[in-house]
Amino acid sequence: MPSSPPVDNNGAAYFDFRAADRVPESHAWTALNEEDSAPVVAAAAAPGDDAVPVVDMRDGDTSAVAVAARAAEEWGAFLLVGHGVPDDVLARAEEQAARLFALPAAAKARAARRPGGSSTGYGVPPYLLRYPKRMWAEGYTFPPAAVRDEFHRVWPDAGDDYHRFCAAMEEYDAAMRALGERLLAMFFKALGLAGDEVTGGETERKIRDTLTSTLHLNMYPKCPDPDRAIGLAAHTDSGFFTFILQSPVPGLQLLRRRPDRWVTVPAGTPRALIVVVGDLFHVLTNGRFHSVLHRAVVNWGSDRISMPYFLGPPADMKVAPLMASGSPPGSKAVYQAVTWPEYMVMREKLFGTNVSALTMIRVAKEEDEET
Ligand SMILES: C=C1C[C@]23C[C@@]1(O)CC[C@H]2[C@@]12CCC[C@@](C)(C(=O)O1)[C@H]2[C@@H]3C(=O)O
Ligand SMILES: O=C(O)CCC(=O)C(=O)O
Ligand SMILES: [Fe+2]
Repeated sequence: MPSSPPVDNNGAAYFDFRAADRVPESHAWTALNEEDSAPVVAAAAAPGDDAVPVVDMRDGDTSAVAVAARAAEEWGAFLLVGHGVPDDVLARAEEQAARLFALPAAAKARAARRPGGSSTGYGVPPYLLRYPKRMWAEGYTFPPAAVRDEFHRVWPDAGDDYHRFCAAMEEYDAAMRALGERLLAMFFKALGLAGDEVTGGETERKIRDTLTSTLHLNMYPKCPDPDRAIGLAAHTDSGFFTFILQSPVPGLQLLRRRPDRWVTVPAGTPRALIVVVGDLFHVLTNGRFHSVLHRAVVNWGSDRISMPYFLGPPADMKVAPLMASGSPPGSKAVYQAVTWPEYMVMREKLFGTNVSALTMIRVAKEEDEET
């Protein structure tokens, strides 16, 4: 692995992507990209097996639940359509994210992450600083409930731009949270844990009522040499699940195993959201749902914006496998209980390696493991 030092220590330094006519050494992933020999399967040419599953929430409960469960088991991700989130809510959120990234560097820098690995603000998320190279992306992380406080830093005058931005993020938040609760109910149904069954019903309610959300806005500027750069390196999301609103420019890729290959998620389905299963849902389902490695590539001709909305447990909730009523008799919990912050600490140590942090909390073998 190349060992160039990180560009900065807290992610606050501003790199002017617009002015870059080449990819500097600090952002050059050439050697790392070469280590990853998995081919890329183009979305348009994807044959049956490599077509990203589509879940249509209008398809009646039973059918949508079954398709979502199979996709979460086999892919750890799917495209979600028929979700009922109004087009204009998604369009306003995207438009406002684009406006944020188009602001002058000084305005964005006012909202920089605070030194010491602050989890909110403008700049590189602290875990990504573990990689030896920087990514071709700008990012902004914030809990949506705090949008008005956070963005005062960007717009200290609290004028119309500030209000328009906050209102758009608040309506995106409300819609995504409501959708998250509906999807959680579908997942619980699929796991045989929903409804009137006493313990399952209570667990579902507790998880639903305490879901915490984080918004991370990504902007991947067009890149003079896309093969030498990466927008977001391969990772799994750590929480329960993530909704990603992506612009019509493709870039998100999912790793499919045996043989390894990167499948590009099509970006052409208007208003489709991508659902990505995270590590803590992998734990909760005892490995039945699969947290998927994914990454974002960049391209030469267009900027790309994505707006992942992360849902997970509150910081003090221990997440442990829920043994479904339908689990085979004698099945054992494969993972030990862990809180989200505990898991993040373990995972940080492994970031940038090919080892999943799930191995650190695994206490037994998963059913489909080969050895
Ligand atoms: C809720 C969160 C998920 C995230 C860590 C965070 O606290 C906020 C940023 C998220 C993000 C976005 C880019 C990729 C990622 C792995 C990262 O380093 O920061 C994810 C984190 C995650 O899913 O663990
Ligand atoms: O940009 C994308 O499509 C993916 C973003 C993502 O995976 C993340 O922010 O965790
Ligand atoms: Fe992700």
